[in-house]
Amino acid sequence: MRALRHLNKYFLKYKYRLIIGLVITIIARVFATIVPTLVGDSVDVVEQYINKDITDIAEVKSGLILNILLIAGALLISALFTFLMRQTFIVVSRFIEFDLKNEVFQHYEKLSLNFYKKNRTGDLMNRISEDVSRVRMYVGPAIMYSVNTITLFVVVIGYMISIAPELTLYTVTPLPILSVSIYKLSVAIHKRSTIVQEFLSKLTTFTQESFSGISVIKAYGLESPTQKNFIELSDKSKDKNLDLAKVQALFFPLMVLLIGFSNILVIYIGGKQFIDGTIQDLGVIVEFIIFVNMLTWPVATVGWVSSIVQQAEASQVRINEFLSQEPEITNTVTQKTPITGNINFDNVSFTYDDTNITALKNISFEVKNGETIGIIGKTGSGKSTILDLIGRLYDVSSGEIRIDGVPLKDLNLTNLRESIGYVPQDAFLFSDSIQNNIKFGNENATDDQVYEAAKNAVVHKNIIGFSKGYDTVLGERGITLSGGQKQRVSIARAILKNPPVLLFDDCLSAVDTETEEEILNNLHKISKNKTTFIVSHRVSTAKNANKIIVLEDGKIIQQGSHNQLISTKGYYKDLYLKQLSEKEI
Ligand SMILES: Nc1ncnc2c1ncn2[C@@H]1O[C@H](COP(=O)(O)OP(=O)(O)OP(=O)(O)O)[C@@H](O)[C@H]1O
Repeated sequence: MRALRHLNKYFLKYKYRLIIGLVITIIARVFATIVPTLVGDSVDVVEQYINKDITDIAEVKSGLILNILLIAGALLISALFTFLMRQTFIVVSRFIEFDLKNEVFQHYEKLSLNFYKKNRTGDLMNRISEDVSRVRMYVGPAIMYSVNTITLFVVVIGYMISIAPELTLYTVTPLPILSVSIYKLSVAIHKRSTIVQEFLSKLTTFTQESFSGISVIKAYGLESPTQKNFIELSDKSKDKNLDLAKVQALFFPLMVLLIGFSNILVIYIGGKQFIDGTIQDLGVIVEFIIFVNMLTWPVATVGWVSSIVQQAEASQVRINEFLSQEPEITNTVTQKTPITGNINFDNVSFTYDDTNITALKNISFEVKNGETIGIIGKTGSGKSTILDLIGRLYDVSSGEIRIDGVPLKDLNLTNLRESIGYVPQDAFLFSDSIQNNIKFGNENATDDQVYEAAKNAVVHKNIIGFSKGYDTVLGERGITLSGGQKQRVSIARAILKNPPVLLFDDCLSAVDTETEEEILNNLHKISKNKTTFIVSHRVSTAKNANKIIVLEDGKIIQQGSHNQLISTKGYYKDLYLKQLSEKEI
């Protein structure tokens, strides 16, 4: 139960609702327990008439009618309060579920990229959905049924003992057996349903991948083998479902059997006690039969609740495991630190924790505000890593990066990231309209500003060519943009943000050279007072930069302007000549 202590803060937050729930439950149960007593009374009245203790039939009738009215009233009140009981406890559990999901999501967002590399997306999603749902079962139904059971036990057993102590003992003896059996059954059901869930998610992943990669499947004519794999997987899934159905099918028969056994005990022992005179009224036996049936479900829930608590505990352990992880990159500066954009790399080296690859080795360079720097180099030479370090997606292993003379760690992290417009290598667009995708970095932008940014990214004409224009929805629900269109929408997003620092990570690779030229000219105009980084494999993209650095294996092997570099022997000149001849061909 230690892990579940994490939820105490939420119980405290909703304490008033929970206390009200408690009172409501007690009222609901007290009214429910009046009913058997009234039924017992009614039987006694009839018994007295049969035994000629009462001779006036009108008296019997009025007694019975009064009892019927009281029973109806008690049932109505009990039903109303049972409804309110669910409304309080279950509603609180939904609130806590909502709060916990938010807490986990917010924490995920704070965690560094390394965390996302170490953990699978499926696992992250499971903890925020499945695990939180299991925890909700503890804060909602488990607590509600426990309060219900305890109240009912105290009221009912107390009353039963007061009228027939020996009969009570015999009646309740089978109940713990019911409780333990239901517990064992719940554990077995849980085990099997976990396996069913696993197979279900395997099946979902397989189906999702097959549909995402349907063009590859069709192109390679792999429909039949894919179908065979699907049938195998769904066959296994069906077997696991049947296993589960078998144990689930035992639940109600087991309950009915044990209730039946308790009823027989009441009739047998109660009957004997009535014959030998220990019990005076037949009504007591009737009352006890109703009480036993009333107690059955709460007793069964003891077993069920224990297994819910166990599952919630296991889930909360998994949730706490992530919640206890500290973000590697944190904001330690509270005051605002606006940025102009003079960036200085001073002997920076960086090694990725997970792969142990040293991506950057003793990198030093400087870019002033208003300047553009081009970064050229072979694949894997460390170009993207430089951009990631500027946005503090990772912290340097040694050396220092300074912006406006201030070390990155001494800058307010929010201000730093607000000051950067980043266009990644693989443009990522959300399943939303093109308009909203562009506005992602600047939600308050006007339509005209959005169009202006799209024009500068040379994608406006493409967008208005779609029948729904800027309202065109992208992704699974909508159209798929070409690689070059995606890159340009992503560039428009960064331009609209209008930050002092722009980072373009090889984001013109899917754009033809003419359009590239046009975009670069536009960028040149809008980045007059910005610091711009342009990473590329193409000389044409970087050639107009004020300064170009050439990376190889994490080291700067050349730097200078385009003109300086093409007049010096080396990688850049070779690349330039090669790409020039390709263009001529
Ligand atoms: N997230 C990461 N985790 C671990 N290693 C990484 C990660 N990203 C890059 N690397 C490694 O660091 C090195 C530099 O990668 P980087 O992405 O900076 O190169 P690049 O020059 O941008 O390459 P490309 O032109 O192909 O994009 C590579 O060897 C790469 O395998």
